[in-house]
This record gives sequence, C-alpha cells and structure tokens, in this order.
Amino acid sequence: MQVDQALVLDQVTKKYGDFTAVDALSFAVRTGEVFGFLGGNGAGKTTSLRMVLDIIRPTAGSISVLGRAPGRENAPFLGFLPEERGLYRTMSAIDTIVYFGRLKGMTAGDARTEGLALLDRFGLSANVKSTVDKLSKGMAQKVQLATAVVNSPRLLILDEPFSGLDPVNQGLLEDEIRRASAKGATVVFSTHVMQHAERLCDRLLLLARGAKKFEGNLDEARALLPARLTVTSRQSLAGVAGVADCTPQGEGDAGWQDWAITLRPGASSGDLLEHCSATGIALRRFEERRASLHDVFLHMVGTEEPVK
Ligand SMILES: Nc1ncnc2c1ncn2[C@@H]1O[C@H](COP(=O)(O)OP(=O)(O)OP(=O)(O)O)[C@@H](O)[C@H]1O
Repeated sequence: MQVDQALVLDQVTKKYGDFTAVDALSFAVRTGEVFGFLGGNGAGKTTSLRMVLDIIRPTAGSISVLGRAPGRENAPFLGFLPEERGLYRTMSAIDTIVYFGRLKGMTAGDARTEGLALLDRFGLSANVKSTVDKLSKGMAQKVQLATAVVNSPRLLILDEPFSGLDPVNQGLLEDEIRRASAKGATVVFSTHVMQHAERLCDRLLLLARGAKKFEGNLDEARALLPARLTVTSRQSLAGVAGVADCTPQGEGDAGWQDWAITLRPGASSGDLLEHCSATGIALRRFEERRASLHDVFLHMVGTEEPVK
C-alpha cells in the first residue's frame, strides 16, 4: 500500500525519569522526500529515530511508519544506519551485508548480488572478503551503509550518517542518498552539519531540547530571518519603510557609500528597490545576502544545547 506520508509522529514524548528528551513532537515526512532531522547535541534526534524503529517506546503519543505502528513487520521495508556503528568484527564485508539482507527477508542470493554491487560502488571491491576488523573506520562505515540500503528500503533512516567520513566519502554518501531518493525511497537523516541538509533536503525539521522549532522547506526556513542587503548609494536608507538597520561599510568613494542593511521581519527587498527608483535614490549596487541554513539554525536554536 502506498501512503502519502511515510512517517508521522503525533504528540510524541519520551521521558527518562523526570527528564523530557522528546517533548510532544509532531511532524510528518511525505512519501518520496528527503527529510533533514536537524538539531544540536542532545536535541533528541537519536531518541526520536529509535522510537520510529521500535528500539525504544514513547512515553506518550503515537507513531506511524509506512502506515503501520513501529515494529518488526516493517523490517523488510526499512533501512537504518544507527549513530553508534557496530558490526561483527570477524565477519567479512560481504557476509555482513548478506546477513542483514536476510534479516530483512531477502534471499541470500539477492543479498549477495546487491551487496557486491554496493561494495563496488563504494570503492570496496578489493575488500569483499576482508573481515570488518581489518577495515578502516570509514570503510566499515560504508559497509554499514550497505547493510542499510541492501534491501532497497522504502524508508531509509540515517542517524548522523556523515560523521566520521572524509570529504570524498561524504560526497559518496550524498550521492547514495540521492540515488535512493531517485529510486522512490523516502529518506530521513539526522545531522548537525547544516551544509549537507542544505544540499539534500526537500524539507527539514529543527529540533531543540526535544521540541520542534521549525518544519518546512529551505526557502521557508530562510524566510524566518530578516533579509540582509548590501547597497551602494549616495545617501543612507535609514528611515526608509522596511529598513531596520543601515550601517555604513568602509570609507566610501567620491560620495558613494556601501551600506549593510537589515530589513524588518516581513519586509521585502523588492519593495525597497521600488522605493529607491520611485524616489530617485541612485544605486550602484543592490544585493540581497541569502541567509544560510546555518544562520537560521543559530537564529532558531541558539548555539548551545544543554550538555548532560
Ligand atoms: N537512556 C537514556 N537515559 C537518560 N537520558 C537519556 C537517554 N538517552 C538519551 N538521553 C538524553 O536525552 C537527550 C537527547 O538525546 P539524543 O541522543 O536523542 O540527542 P541527539 O539529538 O541525538 O544528540 P547528538 O547529536 O549529541 O547525538 C540528551 O539530553 C540525552 O542525555
């Protein structure tokens, strides 16, 4: 059965004693999208994903995974890369992948064929028979990624998948996420590195101290921040409607001055440009500085999560 929403959390809370790790969290991941699950250390990302996978149970609220409650029946359709990586050290790379493929209901033959193709794609064709303890950390992580995608899951969940990978392998992982998505999978990945999310996500959720701060797409996230502009004009634009701040930059040149402008929330740079042309304010430069997801994150979440 195809469901419109691959994953739904409804008012999910997880408490450890008196401590609330996840606080009445609600969100939905649409079928086929790449969804970023973002938050700083201790925000509650791993706790949430573990509840989705039925490793731990919520204190309150409900979860729907591919239209069903979390549980073993979902295994054939799911792929999971846990934050704490762990494989049997004395098992070979290919046997490890076949083992996980079998757990998800694949035949040994199919798991082996797909496993060999994955090892080849991940640059590990010379390590097919190497035992995990003979692999570097990054290589072992790629084997673990292969165990997560071997069954071509409908829902692929990756907990901090980029940590521990060098830039080349981070790129390879981004490609793998795009590949899974192109094949129709829904992908949810957690990260505190905003650049990956910026490049990959259709939509994202910002989590802080267990609670949702934002859910939406990148443009919606950027719109949360007041627009910033760099303008070169002969006069200050302070006092013009929509301008919150107008600060001179540098020395100026023959009457022309650079200004760093911050608009009021909701004010648009287009309106400001129109005002300048309508009132005859001469401009040599008018550039909007696009907010990064990192800026949004700092604005919404602040820099610090409580360290426990
Ligand atoms: N078994 C547990 N018992 C008590 N507290 C826990 C337990 N597991 C997690 N926590 C607490 O719940 C909070 C959320 O932890 P979680 O691992 O979900 O965060 P995270 O967003 O994945 O962080 P990180 O990016 O650092 O991995 C933290 O404050 C953590 O200390």
